[in-house]
Parts: sequence; C-alpha cells; structure tokens
Amino acid sequence: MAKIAVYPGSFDPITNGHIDVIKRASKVFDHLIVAVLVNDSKKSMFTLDERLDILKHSIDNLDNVSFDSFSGLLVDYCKEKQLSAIVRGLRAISDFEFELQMAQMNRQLYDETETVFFTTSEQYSYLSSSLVKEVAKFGGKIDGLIPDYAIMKMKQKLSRGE
Ligand SMILES: Cc1cn(CCC(=O)O)c2ccccc12
Repeated sequence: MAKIAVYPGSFDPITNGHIDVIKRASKVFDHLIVAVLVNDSKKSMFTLDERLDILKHSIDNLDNVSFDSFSGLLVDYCKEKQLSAIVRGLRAISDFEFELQMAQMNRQLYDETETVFFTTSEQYSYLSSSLVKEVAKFGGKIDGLIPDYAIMKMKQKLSRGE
C-alpha cells in the first residue's frame, strides 16, 4: 500500500526551510501532498491561488509531490484521503511544544494518521514566513531565504502597496 503523507501549512509564502522539509519528506514517502490550509481568520499576504502558484513554481523537480488546499480539520482531510502520515517540520526546540500539542490532539481525533517530524537544515532554523515578510516590507535582502519566484511575487505585491 502506497505511503502517502500530507505536509500542511499556510505557506504565506513558502520559505527555503519549508522546501528543505519537503525534499526530505519526499524521499521517505511514496507521495507527498503539500496542502495549503485555508484559514480565513488569518490575514495573509498572498491569496490561496497565489500561494499555490508560488508552491508549484518553487517545487517543480520532485515528481512525487503534489499540491492541494483544504479548510476545516486536518484529520478530516487525512481520513478522507486515507493518509499514512502528517509531515511537520521542526526548526528549533521552540517549535516542539506547539507541534506536540497539535500531534496529540490530532491523534485523539483520529489515531490512524501518524505525525512525522522532520528537522530542517540548521541554516534555516531562524526562518519564518512572517519574519521574511517583515524584512521585505522594510527593503531588507531576502535572497536565499525564499525561492526566487516567491521573491519576485513578493516584490510585485509590495510595489503595489498590498
Ligand atoms: C518557515 C517555517 C515555519 N515552520 C514552523 C511550522 C510551519 O509554520 O510550517 C517551519 C518548520 C520547519 C521548516 C521551516 C519552517
């Protein structure tokens, strides 16, 4: 039975740290779905379509990775697709408390899909999408932190004052 995993996130935008996790997880699972979480309560810089577009342009060389979006409970998505695992990335110990809480709640809700953690390369351990956006907003250099396509889209958006 093929082992299919989902890597959920807001990816607003994707960072090179996320990509590091995606590359690592794509080597472990038969197929990896990178799924953008639709969360209307959270103000995002990029729309859902823009985030999916950036993802597809940023990860075009892994043939066992696909893209999707979902709203509602992650475990309902896992149940519907009969997924083996939820992939989550860890940057530093500070990520662990929240991730452990999510993993234990998800197990309580649906104990058929395991949460599997991948540690990102230490060169990205300080990276977050929100910090990158903050730096970009003030004209700071973000080359090497997020994919070039994402940089181009972010510069477009910032130049429009969005
Ligand atoms: C950018 C980024 C955020 N996180 C926290 C979880 C998330 O929001 O996706 C990561 C975990 C591993 C690698 C990179 C990241």
